[in-house]
Amino acid sequence: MASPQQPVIDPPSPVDDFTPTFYVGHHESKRPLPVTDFVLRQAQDVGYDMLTSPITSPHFHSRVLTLISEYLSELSLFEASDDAVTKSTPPAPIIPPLTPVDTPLTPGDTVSQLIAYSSPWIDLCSSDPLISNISRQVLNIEIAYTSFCGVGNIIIPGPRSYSSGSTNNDGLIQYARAIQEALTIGSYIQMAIHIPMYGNDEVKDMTGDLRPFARDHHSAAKGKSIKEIDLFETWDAWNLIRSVCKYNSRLSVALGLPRQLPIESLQSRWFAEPLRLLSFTPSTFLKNKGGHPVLSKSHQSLITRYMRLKLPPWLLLCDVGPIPGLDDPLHRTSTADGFPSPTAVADASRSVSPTPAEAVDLLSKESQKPRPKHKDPAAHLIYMRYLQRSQPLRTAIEKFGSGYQDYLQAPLQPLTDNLESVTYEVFEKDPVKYDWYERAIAQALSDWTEQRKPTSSPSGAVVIAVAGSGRGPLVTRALRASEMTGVPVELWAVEKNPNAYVLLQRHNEEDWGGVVKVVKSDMRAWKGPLRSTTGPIGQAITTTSPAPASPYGRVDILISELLGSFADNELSPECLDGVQHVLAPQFGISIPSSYTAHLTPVLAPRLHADISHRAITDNTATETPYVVMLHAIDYLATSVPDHPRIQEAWEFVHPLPATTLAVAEARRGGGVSGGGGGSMSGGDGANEHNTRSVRLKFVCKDRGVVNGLAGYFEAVLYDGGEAGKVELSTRPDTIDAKSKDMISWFPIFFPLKTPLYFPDDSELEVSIWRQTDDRKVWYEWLVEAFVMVGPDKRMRLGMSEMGSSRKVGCLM
Ligand SMILES: C[S@@+](CC[C@H](N)C(=O)[O-])C[C@H]1O[C@@H](n2cnc3c(N)ncnc32)[C@H](O)[C@@H]1O
Repeated sequence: MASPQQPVIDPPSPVDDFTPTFYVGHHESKRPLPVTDFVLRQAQDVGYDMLTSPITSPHFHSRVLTLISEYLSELSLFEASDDAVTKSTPPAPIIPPLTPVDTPLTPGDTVSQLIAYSSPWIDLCSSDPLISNISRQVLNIEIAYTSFCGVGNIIIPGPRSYSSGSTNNDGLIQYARAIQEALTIGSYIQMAIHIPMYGNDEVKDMTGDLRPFARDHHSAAKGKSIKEIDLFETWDAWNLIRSVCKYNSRLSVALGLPRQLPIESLQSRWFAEPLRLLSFTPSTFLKNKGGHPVLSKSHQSLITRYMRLKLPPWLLLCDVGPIPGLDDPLHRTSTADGFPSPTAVADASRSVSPTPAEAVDLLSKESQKPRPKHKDPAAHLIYMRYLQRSQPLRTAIEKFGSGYQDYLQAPLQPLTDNLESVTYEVFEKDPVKYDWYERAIAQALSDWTEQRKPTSSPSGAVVIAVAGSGRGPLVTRALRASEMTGVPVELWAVEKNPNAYVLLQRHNEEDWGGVVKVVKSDMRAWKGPLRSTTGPIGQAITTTSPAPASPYGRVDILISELLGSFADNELSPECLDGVQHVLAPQFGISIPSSYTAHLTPVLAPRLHADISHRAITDNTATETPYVVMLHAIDYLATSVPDHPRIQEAWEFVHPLPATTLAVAEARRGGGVSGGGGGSMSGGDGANEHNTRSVRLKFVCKDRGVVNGLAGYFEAVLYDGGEAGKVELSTRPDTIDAKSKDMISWFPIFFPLKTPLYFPDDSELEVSIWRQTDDRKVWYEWLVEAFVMVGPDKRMRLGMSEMGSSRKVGCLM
């Protein structure tokens, strides 16, 4: 059964006028003027949407420096005196409150277009307790005042050291703790940590930097050795910070984009994180033939991809020059909304980015020569606006899913709930599913005739039952398949939803010429076609079935669509077992004939944050498998580069061997071979044949965090032998080959209560069970992380808690 909580889609407009809005901001590391109303208007006239503002002034900065140097001289006097032996060191100084000259910020109308930028000259990671203490005080004063002024967003420069290895990440932990504290000080403000995508661009020659003030014996990284770039190091640092901050929803990333983009796996990793801003410096840009700043092709695709996030990040142009018109009123030429000439935005002749060595060379050359004045001081902004206009239109799937990315939906109780008409309407919009069913039915009917199989109707028509007909689309398709193939059919529509039953009868009168037998029943209680009034549609070709002993006949083709996002999670196996008694014993077939569930571990920080938040008021939140259109996630295991490695968990095949059903029947009610808790999960063991379990190994090259398991399904509707299979798939790696553009199902997400961290080159073992107690079906799941410690030896690093959906299990 498809997910009936999917969005009800408005009819598509003839022209898709959607283009993602680019909110572009301007940041200057050394903004010379306070951001007044006038400055803001000037920036907006040129085409900027927002400006950053420092929170404190150079006056405050020098006040802090003076405080430190006074304290240090006091300390050296103290250390030289006799007191040093008897008394303890004087406590660190406290920064006195801000005065008007200490800050350019003030509450007012302008703050809504401002992003506060906290002081980059502090060092929260410093191993000198004095420096880290003062740095924390500066940050806290700035956060508190920004929050007081009503500014909604603040950018905090990332940690000054990123060492993620075992050598020294002391500073990082201090940084993370300071951010956690800051979140409690500004309790409404959104904080973005400014972090490079990879590497660490050391801030060079920052006047008044606190870092060099760290006293020698505290300074751990003197004479830092040159080390290889660890691509995932900055992500690792971010992961540490947000973990200490318990995935706080007000904490996000301002991601610094480098000139040379990293491997795709790192780009995907950041895509999954809460990106509030993407920042660009002049060095991110290339120059085209005309000398205009442009972005490489790979940057352009990255922006297109990132701007399709549910909450597209804002774009921050850093140090690209002053706001035109402010420094030089005569220079106010173009605004960014004007259309630039083609030469201005033509791609750079070398669309490939330079190698790191070339980039270093380029950068050093660029830094040596005096920076030329841009022809147009708004050139970078103009280019961004041009990119905005040239964004590709959304695909059909993007349009369908718009607004539903990463939106968690509670699971269904398909047997106890009756769907609304509007929900059926959503399924019926699927452009693929019904066509594929029609193909499968047509192929099955043709094969039936070709193979001269006997039918179960007195007239010789092939007897078809649509079990769970809903509003009848599969009935319509079965009639069409009969017409197309010329194979006569006798058609039964069985539905338990009394409201849908009304519509089925109406359709029969108005659209199907009254040829369909409509039955209101739970399929498991249906006894089969009542042999009296039904006549065939079209002409009979074979009539070899013996007259049934009972008044009820049999069904040749049983059609159903009871699949959930994880195939069997809405109890298709239990329903189809329950109706199998109506199927012709030797030749009867089921469409679908089989289905499989598939899994892969994923990083999904946004989902984790959302679920943790729900868990405050709902104690089943972390134990619920959710239906969700997964979007901002990262696949942790890949097979061929950049393709998710998704593995099959288990399969269900229909019809079951008669012996299996006979054993189940015998066990029901505590009969012979089971009963009385014979099954591990309770019950009589009558549904034991529908339990499953599997343990799957996933090799992960890059370190990461597992937040849960993404689940998909595949189904074989009909296997036509040489003619091929008619299949459905929701797996991202096979959907295009099997059922491209199918939209009826979103994936399922099995959450982990506590994220599980693992290092590079780990193995994740995923265990999952389908459990039943004859009244309910539920899942249990667990992830273990291992690293290889020798050629044949691996060590368990940790494991998740066992997830179990027993409390929210599906009632049979
Ligand atoms: C996903 S809907 C499919 C509806 C329709 N066949 C389609 O493809 O659009 C599944 C339908 O099966 C019905 N259903 C589920 N379990 C059933 C049962 N045990 N007996 C009869 N109908 C059932 C539901 O009420 C629902 O109408």
